[in-house]
Amino acid sequence: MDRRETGHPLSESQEQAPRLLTGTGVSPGSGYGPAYLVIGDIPEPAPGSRHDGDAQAERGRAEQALDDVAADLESRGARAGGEAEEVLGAQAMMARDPGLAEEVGSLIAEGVAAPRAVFEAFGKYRELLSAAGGYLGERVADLDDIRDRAIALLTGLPLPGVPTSAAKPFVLIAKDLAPADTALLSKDVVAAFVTEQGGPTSHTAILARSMGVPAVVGCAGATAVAQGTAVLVDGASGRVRLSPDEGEVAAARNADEARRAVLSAVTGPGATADGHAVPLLANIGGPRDLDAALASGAEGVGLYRTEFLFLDRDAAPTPEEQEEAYRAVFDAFPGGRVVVRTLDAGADKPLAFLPPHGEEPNPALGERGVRLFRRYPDVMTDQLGALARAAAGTSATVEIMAPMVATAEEAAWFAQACRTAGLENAGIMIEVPSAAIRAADLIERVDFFSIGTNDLTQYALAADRQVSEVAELQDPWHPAVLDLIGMAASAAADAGKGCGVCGEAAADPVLACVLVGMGVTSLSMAAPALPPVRAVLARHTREQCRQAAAAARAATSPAEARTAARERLPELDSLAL
Ligand SMILES: C=C(OP(=O)(O)O)C(=O)O
Ligand SMILES: [Mg+2]
Repeated sequence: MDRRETGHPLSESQEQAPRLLTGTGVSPGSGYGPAYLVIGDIPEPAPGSRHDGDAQAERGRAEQALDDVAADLESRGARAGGEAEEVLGAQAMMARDPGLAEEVGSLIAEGVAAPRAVFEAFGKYRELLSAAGGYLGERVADLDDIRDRAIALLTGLPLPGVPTSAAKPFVLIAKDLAPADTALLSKDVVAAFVTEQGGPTSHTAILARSMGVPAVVGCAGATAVAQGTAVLVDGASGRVRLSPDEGEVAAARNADEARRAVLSAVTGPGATADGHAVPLLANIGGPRDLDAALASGAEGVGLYRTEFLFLDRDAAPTPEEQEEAYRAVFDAFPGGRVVVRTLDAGADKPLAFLPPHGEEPNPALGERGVRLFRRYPDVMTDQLGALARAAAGTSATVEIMAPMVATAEEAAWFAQACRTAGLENAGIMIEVPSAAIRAADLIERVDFFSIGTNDLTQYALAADRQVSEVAELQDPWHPAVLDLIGMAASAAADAGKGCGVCGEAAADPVLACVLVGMGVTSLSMAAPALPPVRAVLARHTREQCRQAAAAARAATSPAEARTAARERLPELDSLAL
């Protein structure tokens, strides 16, 4: 919900706030708009809190808050239409319930402060609903949401949840964002993302890049920014400027446009300056990303993250629903290549209906990816079956790959499962160090590799990609990661098979040259990253890429590797990269 829509006051003064915050820029470009802070749980108002004695005024405040909540739910419902309108309408009715208002009123008459009165009155209703169980029991979450919204309005806290519409795009600020929070967002709503946590490979970063929205992560102090403050975000340098003057905003816009113009001047299939083809493919989360992929000249899809179809649901999508989504993607690239990744659930992408066996102290090292896929054979059969049916009627070359493969046995098992389902091209992601080190064993069992540098970096450096405190270690430029990539690419080349990269490393134009220099055969990335990567490859020869790769691997730190590679790629400056 957008508080500007309810006419509620936006912010307290922030004269003491710093004007500049810095974090890690993870999605280039500049974004400008009013801050919209998202917070997680609304804290419980202190037990025993009392109002100042004017019970009538306090009651009026409480009623107004409940009314604002209901009106907002109704107006959002009317904008969304369909099932959402019904659901939000039912929630608005709960907020307008006269019995509830009565309960709040009598608590206030006893001296209880409005936020606490709302909390306690909702508590009684909550118990009744929970005890009723079944459908009514399931409405408890809706009731909690109304309660939290009303308490937020009464206490001046930002509202929970992420708004999905706005009169003017805002800068979304949060501690961190879950994929489900952001799945419905679009560029029309969000001018930029700023999160306090997360590193360059967190899902906020991935999502921002795929939307082409500037983003800064790991930005200390971001959630202390007052709601509604004007914010200018530079998604390349990581600078977040608060209340910038007009000149700063105009300069940022001009620089952004100039950069875009230089980069989009190079078009056509990916290739080095001496004509060595490097197909440039798009990473997508589903059919809704296709327009951006096609507009950026993607030659196909190098990573279709199918788990996005499964997120935020109570059960897996039906085989028919899956088939339709897969077909839409295949049909968008007639004669092209589409690499589909089977469900990558677990760890940072948990699915309620596919839980791991037990409590996991380290979910990134637990049952995720192909490990979880094996535990749920019905889910696997449905997905591979839907893929095979969708692939049967398309001219696209469909390739299927499994995430998180660690052993030759898993690689063989997956290839066999694909063949049984009638899918011919079966590959694996290389994102676990064991798979890279023993790549020669694994490539014998499959048709191709695709390197997931996000997880490969996480596991090589033992640095959880969700933990911002170790974000510095989460750097794919680390020579140890480059060595692992080199091992996988060489093993694939020796076997005469393809080895792409679909992790975020491919989206870094300088690193893209290094990857090509190590023998990587295709690069897949979020659509907005394609023009800069295409431009930089087109200006350098394969030999220059090889030299950049050798220099980077000879370095002893990520910073040295970057500098060494840049020195061998002379055209970077002319591209403003
Ligand atoms: C592409 C990858 O997969 P994801 O980011 O979805 O885990 C990766 O790990 O590099
Ligand atoms: Mg991965």
